[in-house]
Amino acid sequence: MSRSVKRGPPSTIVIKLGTSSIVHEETHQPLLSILSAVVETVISLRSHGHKVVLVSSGAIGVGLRTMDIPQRPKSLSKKQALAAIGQGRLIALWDNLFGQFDQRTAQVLLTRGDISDRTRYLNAVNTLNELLSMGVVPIVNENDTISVSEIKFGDNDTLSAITSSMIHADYLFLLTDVDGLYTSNPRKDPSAKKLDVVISVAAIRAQVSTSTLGSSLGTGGMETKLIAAEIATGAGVTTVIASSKQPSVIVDIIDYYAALKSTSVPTSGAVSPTAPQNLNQVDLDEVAASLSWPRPPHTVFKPALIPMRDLKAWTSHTLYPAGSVVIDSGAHAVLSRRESGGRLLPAGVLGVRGSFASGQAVRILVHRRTEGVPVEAKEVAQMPYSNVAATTPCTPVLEPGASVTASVTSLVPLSRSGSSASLSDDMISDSQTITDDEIPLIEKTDECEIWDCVEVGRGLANYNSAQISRVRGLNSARIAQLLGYADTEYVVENITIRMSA
Ligand SMILES: Nc1ncnc2c1ncn2[C@@H]1O[C@H](COP(=O)(O)OP(=O)(O)O)[C@@H](O)[C@H]1O
Ligand SMILES: N[C@@H](CCC(=O)OP(=O)(O)O)C(=O)O
Repeated sequence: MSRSVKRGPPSTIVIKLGTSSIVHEETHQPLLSILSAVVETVISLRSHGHKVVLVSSGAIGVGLRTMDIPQRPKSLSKKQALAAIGQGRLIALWDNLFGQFDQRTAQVLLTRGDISDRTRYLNAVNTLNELLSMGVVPIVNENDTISVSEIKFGDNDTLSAITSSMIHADYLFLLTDVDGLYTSNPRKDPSAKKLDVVISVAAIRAQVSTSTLGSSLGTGGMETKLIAAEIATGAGVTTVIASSKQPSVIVDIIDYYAALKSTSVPTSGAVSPTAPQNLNQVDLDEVAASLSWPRPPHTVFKPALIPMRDLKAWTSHTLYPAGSVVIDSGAHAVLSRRESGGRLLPAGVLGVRGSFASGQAVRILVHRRTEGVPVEAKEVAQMPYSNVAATTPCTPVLEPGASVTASVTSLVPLSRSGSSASLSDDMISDSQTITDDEIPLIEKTDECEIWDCVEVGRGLANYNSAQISRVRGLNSARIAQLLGYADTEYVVENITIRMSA
């Protein structure tokens, strides 16, 4: 942007660069011009006082080139081996490029399993913050070598969103081979239109198709970017999808929003000290019209006005749930209200699934009637969680002794139709059989009704699975009678309910 710029306050910025921007899709040679331009952009941002974290994919891509293997293998162990081979070279490449500007870097490799433990999570947060205050650029990737589905982020879009939530970043930039979110895949549909501003990911889902993937190297295509945007904006992080072909667009975008924020409070042309800090408070269309600057190409996702508390964000997005608590629709309605405080009383519990200990994370499943609509087609909820979208047919009525198979599709994205046909081999589908004990006891009402259980949120269990099963459906006064103690009247706390579920 070639105008005199009144810069905004220093920000914390997470930049995620996908494989398609790091290595050539066919030759797997490193895209040095992009990498160098990213480094120059990071140096420029640092010189403006910003703190920057880089989330870099590309370990497997670099490994493919090192071993002269033409295609990304299907087997997990081969991919893990290639990541181990490529990661060293990848970090050496980054360190070399940053070294030209005397910029120090640090390698941070994470798995979801690592940060599922609250203490280890806080250690990772402290390390990242310490690195940033030392003026170092942390370069984050998933520790692919040891990641299996239970402890995997699954894709670096999600990892970057969780990283930005961990360090309370102001911005998350998802740099990729397209310059924003389109109504459908612009590689396949020439009539696809770019969206400039997204206020709510849940609200725009019906307007966009993300079911087709991009390059043969990327993981998840646009769907995982939407999930990442939902996680990051929920944590108060302004999220941007922009093209990696011109990384300096990041500087333009940050300056652009600093100008919009300062313009949004009319104070006879001066930057107001009371200019809004959260982009959510700015009517972008109105203010942009009054600003004569050209809009840099990108899609912005506005951050939540009231960000999720750190503990809730951790519970919702970081923890791998050990089991599930099935609730009725009345309890779901109560939990959807802010006044509920995200706490569940036993009266609304229909049953539990899986074995979990007190203190572990659990899925909250709501049990509801689908009125004859096939479950698989209707209810593939697009959860803002990176690794599980669960929909469980419970047809028609659950009784003790019945056997039910819960189909739990791991590693979203799922296409809107629920079909996994277009998904890459990374999106593994597991099946998990629920035993008799785990089936919620539900009154038999109508043989023709079809029931399903849909994940609507996550929380932390205050009692173990057997205990919650014993007190299900009862007044909380019965907890002490039945369990011999009652630390709390709530069976699950810190519940985050997805409002669009
Ligand atoms: N609605 C959409 N808008 C934009 N891109 C889309 C859309 N649906 C699918 N895509 C595809 O997503 C790709 C980007 O995802 P991906 O290949 O995983 O990139 P990365 O490696 O950068 O993470 C684009 O190249 C595009 O083909
Ligand atoms: N951790 C993997 C990248 C996984 C991933 O999400 O890739 P991408 O979709 O290209 O960002 C690697 O370094 O190869």
